[in-house]
Amino acid sequence: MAGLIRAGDTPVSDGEVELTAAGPFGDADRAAVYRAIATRRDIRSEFLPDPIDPAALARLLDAAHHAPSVGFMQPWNFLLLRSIETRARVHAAFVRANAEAADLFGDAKQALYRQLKLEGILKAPLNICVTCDRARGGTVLGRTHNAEMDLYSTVCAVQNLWLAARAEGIGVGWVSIYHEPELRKILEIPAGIAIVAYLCVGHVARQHAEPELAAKGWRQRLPLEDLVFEERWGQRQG
Ligand SMILES: Cc1cc2c(cc1C)N(C[C@H](O)[C@H](O)[C@H](O)COP(=O)(O)O)c1[nH]c(=O)[nH]c(=O)c1N2
Repeated sequence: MAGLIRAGDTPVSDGEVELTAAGPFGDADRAAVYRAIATRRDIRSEFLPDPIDPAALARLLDAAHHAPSVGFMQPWNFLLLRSIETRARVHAAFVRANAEAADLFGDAKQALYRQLKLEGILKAPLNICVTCDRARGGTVLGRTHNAEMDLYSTVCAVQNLWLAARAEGIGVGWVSIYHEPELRKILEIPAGIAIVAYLCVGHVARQHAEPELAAKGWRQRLPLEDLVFEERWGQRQG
């Protein structure tokens, strides 16, 4: 295979399958990718009521569907929830679980927790439940020894959607405060299908400049250098 990848856009062949150019993006495109990453936010309160343009939604779903997946399993489904009745039931499940959650934090944090807005289920015009079909594709290449890889693949799809949404001016908020069996029942999700993400989705005009939890004093971004090890767990360069 050596020597097959050439600069430029002309596809070349390794004799079996086509290869295409994989050099760096131009400056503006590269900056746009990093800008989407840096300015992606978890949105809770800033959703506008405007319905999502169907073409934009199709692009978001297509971005999600182009995520990497173990053995190309593509285990995801996207359950689009627009009905206010359905979302009200999910919201009620959130409210119940959120009251329990508040009690789990110590006195110092509990008051702040209760002030945080942790979902936009009713404010966002669209909710998306992203699921993982744990049996899709039978025995899956790359999952033979690590069964959770289908779940990780589905999270990759969520991240693709989230970043594409940022580029479209569409906000996404991930809600994970609910009892899974309750959500499963409301959405009639069968056994064998895992719920990976519940997302609130809608247009936004403004958003927090930094993670809302950091701005509100809940928790700050960790220094990256503390998280990077060399060669062995816990070993830092030096
Ligand atoms: C798996 C998972 C689950 C949740 C979240 C995220 C992820 C990845 N986040 C959003 C989370 O609070 C947020 O990503 C961080 O605070 C960082 O902020 P930005 O996403 O950078 O704005 C989140 N936020 C929230 O308000 N309610 C929630 O239940 C959850 N649940």
